[in-house]
Amino acid sequence: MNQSESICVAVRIRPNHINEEICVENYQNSIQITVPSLRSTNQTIKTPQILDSRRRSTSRITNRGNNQRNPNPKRASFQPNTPKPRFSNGGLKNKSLFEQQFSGSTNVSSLNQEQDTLTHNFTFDRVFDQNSKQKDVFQLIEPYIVSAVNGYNSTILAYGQTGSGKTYTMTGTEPEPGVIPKTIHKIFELTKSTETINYLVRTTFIEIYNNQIYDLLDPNNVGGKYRTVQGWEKIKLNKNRKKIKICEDPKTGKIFLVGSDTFYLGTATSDDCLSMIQKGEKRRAISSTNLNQTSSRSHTLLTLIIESYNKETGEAKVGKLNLVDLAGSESSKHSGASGTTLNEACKINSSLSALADVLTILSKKARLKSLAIKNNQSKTKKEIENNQNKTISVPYRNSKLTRLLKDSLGGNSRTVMITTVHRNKKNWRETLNSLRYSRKAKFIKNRISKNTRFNSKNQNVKKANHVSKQLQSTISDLEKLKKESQLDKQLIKEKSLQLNLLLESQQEYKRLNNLESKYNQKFKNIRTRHECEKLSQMYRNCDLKCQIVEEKWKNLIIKRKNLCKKPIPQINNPHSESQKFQISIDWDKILKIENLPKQFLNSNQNNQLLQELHQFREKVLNLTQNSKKNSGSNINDDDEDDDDYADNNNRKRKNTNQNQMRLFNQQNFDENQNTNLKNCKLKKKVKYNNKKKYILKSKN
Ligand SMILES: Nc1ncnc2c1ncn2[C@@H]1O[C@H](COP(=O)(O)OP(=O)(O)OP(=O)(O)O)[C@@H](O)[C@H]1O
Repeated sequence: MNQSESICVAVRIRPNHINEEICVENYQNSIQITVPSLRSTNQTIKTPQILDSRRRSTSRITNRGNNQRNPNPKRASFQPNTPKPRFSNGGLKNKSLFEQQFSGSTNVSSLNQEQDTLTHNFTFDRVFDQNSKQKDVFQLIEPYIVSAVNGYNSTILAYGQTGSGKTYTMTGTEPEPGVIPKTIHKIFELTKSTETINYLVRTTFIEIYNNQIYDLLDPNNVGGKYRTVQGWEKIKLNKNRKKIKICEDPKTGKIFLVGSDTFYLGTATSDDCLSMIQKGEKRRAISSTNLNQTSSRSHTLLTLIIESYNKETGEAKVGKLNLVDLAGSESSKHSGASGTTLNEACKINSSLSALADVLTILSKKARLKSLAIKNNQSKTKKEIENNQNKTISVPYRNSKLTRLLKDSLGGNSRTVMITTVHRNKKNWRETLNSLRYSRKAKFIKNRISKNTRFNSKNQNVKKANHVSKQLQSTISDLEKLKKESQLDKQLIKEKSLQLNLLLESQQEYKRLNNLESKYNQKFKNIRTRHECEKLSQMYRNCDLKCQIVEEKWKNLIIKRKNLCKKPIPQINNPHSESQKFQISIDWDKILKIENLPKQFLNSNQNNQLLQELHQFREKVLNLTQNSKKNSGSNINDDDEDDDDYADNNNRKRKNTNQNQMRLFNQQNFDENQNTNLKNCKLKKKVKYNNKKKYILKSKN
């Protein structure tokens, strides 16, 4: 599946020489360049890269199409005009410079009236300041190397004016190795073949010198030209150098080289590979100019193709990593180039101009696409893309450099562009141009996809092997499981036994619970029975007491009757003094005896006894009712007890009834007796009074 990814643009600022006037400052990922105002200098911004006869300017590039003045419709041509300085700052005019720097805008310009200077601010993905180290740059590109190992195309491109540090960044020095040596080590580290994955790395190293491609890995290809400046050795140019052709696959549109040597790094170490590349670098055309003593006169392209093959899945991945060190743009006025060097500079600048055109068109396309998407939201992205491709064509074919970088710019590649710039004021034009093109590159969007394919021939066999391996592993797993299951079986048996025991014990527990409840019930019944027995005993006692009382009462009544039957003593009898006394005693006795039942009835003790009896009666009644209820829910074992208990209850009930009857009779009897007694008393009182009267009379 295709993914869209913007080109990552980083800027590296070269450390300046002492006494150099500085015009570049950086704030985090923003870079600020202060340039002289065009009004003050009365100059126009010219692109120093363009020194060829056509004098193309990058300030305005239009695709003229069928315009008569430009018969080549594919070529973007220069419209000569005087570039106007941009004073509009997009509504930021009144903002402070600080605010503008951190506004996140990449297109801010302002005019410093006092100093007659213009300040341009640019924001990039990363800005490495003058103190940055090689490892900092490598950190940024490391993920791109990893993706190349994983089957993606990646490109690391160093771009900038001459002497700004492109070669230093890409190749570096021995104490401070650059991107290339670090990448080689990293790739060797990542592509160590394992049991399942095999890696194969191959490399090509070419240079584009004077718009011709040469192989730098060919030992017979002696192309390096060392001028005799400051005692440098001069090596003769091999005029019969083997030229490499660029071809394009008409079907896929892919670019490939014909005639270049490809080196397979099968058993080679990373050091072997590096020494080979270093030898190739020595064959590169280098010259000395006023701006750089070791000025590269050619663009170099080191390609590392990493193939990986997974034995298990049959998946084959091919990742391509391009490490591009471009020759720097230069103004002949500053570089002092002449003769061959000037010719080289012309060729370098023309190829860089073609690259600039490609960048401009691609960024324009990207902007138009985003605009079209905004305006035609109903249309799909693909439709808009197709429409654009029909109208705007990218001028890749204008130079060999752009043809080689077709994939890296707007194609299938993850690309990092490292723009190197000077800080000094002397080079402000070149720096400004480099930053402007880099900003354009930021808009370009590449479509990235993984280069994978499956080996169709061996795929099935490999898959079968893979499946059989998987099956074997599952068999072994199953055997393990079997063993484990046997162990589990035993465990299950033991556990089932334990479970059974538990169930049994549970049942037993239930049974015991039931029994306990039964016994509790029984125990309750027994308690009530004991209480009943106690009560019955008390009743019996009460009965006895009552009987005694009754007996006493009867006796008393009999005594009283007997006494009442006695004849009244004769008062006239002379021997009767003593008898009188006796009679009076007897009368007292009679009265006492007569008062006894009354006392008995009035005594508190007897009242209490009667009350207690009454309470007992109620209690017994309640208990007998409860026991009846309980005995109704009792199980068969208690039947006999219940029968006894019922008998007892009946008996008690009888007793209570008897007692009640007795009490009732007694009350009636008492009432009768009371009335009788009262009558008797009255009679006796009358008799006694009569006797007293008689005695008193007789005394008198
Ligand atoms: N970041 C840096 N730190 C230290 N030295 C640097 C740095 N960048 C560049 N230099 C030095 O500046 C000089 C020029 O650098 P270099 O040759 O890399 O420039 P260039 O951009 O490749 O130039 P050209 O396009 O002409 O080849 C070298 O001597 C290099 O050591």
